[in-house]
Amino acid sequence: MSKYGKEILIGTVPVIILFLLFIGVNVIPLVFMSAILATFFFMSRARNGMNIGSDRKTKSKAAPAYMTFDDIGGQDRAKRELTEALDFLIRYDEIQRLGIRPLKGILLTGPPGTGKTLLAKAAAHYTNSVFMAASGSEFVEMYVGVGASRIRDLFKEARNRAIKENKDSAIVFIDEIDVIGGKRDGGQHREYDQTLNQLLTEMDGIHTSVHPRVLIMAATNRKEMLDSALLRPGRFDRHIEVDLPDKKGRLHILNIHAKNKPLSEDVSLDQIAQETFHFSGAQLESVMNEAAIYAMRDESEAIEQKHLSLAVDKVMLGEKTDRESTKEERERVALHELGHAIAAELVRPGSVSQVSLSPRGKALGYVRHNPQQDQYLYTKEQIEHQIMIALGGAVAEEMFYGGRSTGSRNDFEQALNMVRTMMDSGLTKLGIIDREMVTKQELMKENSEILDELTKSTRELLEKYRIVFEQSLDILIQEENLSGDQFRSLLEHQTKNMQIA
Ligand SMILES: Nc1ncnc2c1ncn2[C@@H]1O[C@H](COP(=O)(O)OP(=O)(O)OP(=O)(O)O)[C@@H](O)[C@H]1O
Ligand SMILES: [Zn+2]
Repeated sequence: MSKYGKEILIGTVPVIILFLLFIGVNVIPLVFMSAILATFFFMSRARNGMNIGSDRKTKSKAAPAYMTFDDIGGQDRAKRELTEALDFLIRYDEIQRLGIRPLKGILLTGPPGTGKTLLAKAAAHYTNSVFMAASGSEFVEMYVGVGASRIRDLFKEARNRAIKENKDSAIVFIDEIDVIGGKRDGGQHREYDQTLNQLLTEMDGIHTSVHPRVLIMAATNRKEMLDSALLRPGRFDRHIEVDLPDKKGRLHILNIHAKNKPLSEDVSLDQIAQETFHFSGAQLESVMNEAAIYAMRDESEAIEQKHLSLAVDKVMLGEKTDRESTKEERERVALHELGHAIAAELVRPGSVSQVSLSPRGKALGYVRHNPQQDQYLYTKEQIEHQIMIALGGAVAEEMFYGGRSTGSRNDFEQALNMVRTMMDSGLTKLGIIDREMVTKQELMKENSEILDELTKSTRELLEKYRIVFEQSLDILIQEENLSGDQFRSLLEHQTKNMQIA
């Protein structure tokens, strides 16, 4: 029977009863029957109402109130390690039977924007726990004692909420734990100390057999800063590294954030995953979002590949700025960038995809490199090449102006980082060392020897291509951009000339 059929039927029942009463019929059995019918009607209506409610829930799936592990791209290893740890929380009776010390704290470490918060939320869903979050930075600039009582309240509220919502456990998540849990070095951070002490007290006081159980999760991107008191067994004794995603992970994350967006048929997210080497999950989310904004500006129906490419540039280099610069400045920037580009192309042929003079973010110009493969091991030679590419800008300025400018700060920072990597990996004359084993002077000496040597080789290399600088400069100043292929043909032409000569 249709819903309306039922309604009409039930609606007519009182009318019929009144009519029968009027003509003097015994209506008691009828009243009974109609009561039963009415109950049936209201029950089915209530059930329908519930259905409508849950329909609405499925429709708004784009933004669920909870987070599952499937909503997190890549991070397969972290997810596996985390679920393994969480199973300890779920299979509590078994753990207790075997006398295993229950888990109290899980520490997630890794660079910003890699999904640590998402993992903590998913953990709460996975274990059917209530989720409470706080961030270490909230505790900065708090009056003495406030931080500690805030920690106490956090745990109290977690327990209360778990009881109220009838859950077995609560997960308390503290982001940026290093702010409160930094190494305690002599009284400087008195107030943080109290906050940290309170946190330690709470952790020690978690009687894991008391209902509701509490699990603490914390995140940091500076694990080495943490006070060892936090890392002791029985505190944060499970550490899970959350790394930048590899290509497969990046593709997965892009797909997750593409779900609610119209993509044109020409879009290859695989290509974008390839181009976004070293991007975090948060940056990839940003790429998808910015691409949608570019599509809207273009009034296009769907996101196209060109929108995604623009978005990658924007997230990587910042928004295009229309900063005006003088002719001299532009020339210097152009030569500087060409220095990077020529060095790059000579040590890693085919690697330059664009040289540009349009200012973006803080940079006045930039070189775009072709996507690299994910790589976790580097040879000494590869690092040296990388350093030469970084030095190329400053070397070019020296070649054409006899001196450098402030434009090489970032480049030098990169170069220094790479020298440090070489030293730590035993790839220098110092051999296999621990930083403690050598004096600062020895380190500095080796550092400058490496950099001087590589600056010299870069200079020798670039000098041979002076003419390419001059030819490319004209194009760059006029057109603002030089494509990788354009640039390569100028370079190849010069290489041939040198071979003939
Ligand atoms: N693995 C991922 N899958 C899907 N989205 C991700 C992933 N990682 C990050 N994101 C996106 O980036 C945003 C920020 O991630 P999240 O806050 O979890 O990073 P985090 O590691 O906690 O960063 P921080 O250390 O800066 O707090 C998320 O809301 C999400 O949109
Ligand atoms: Zn530079």
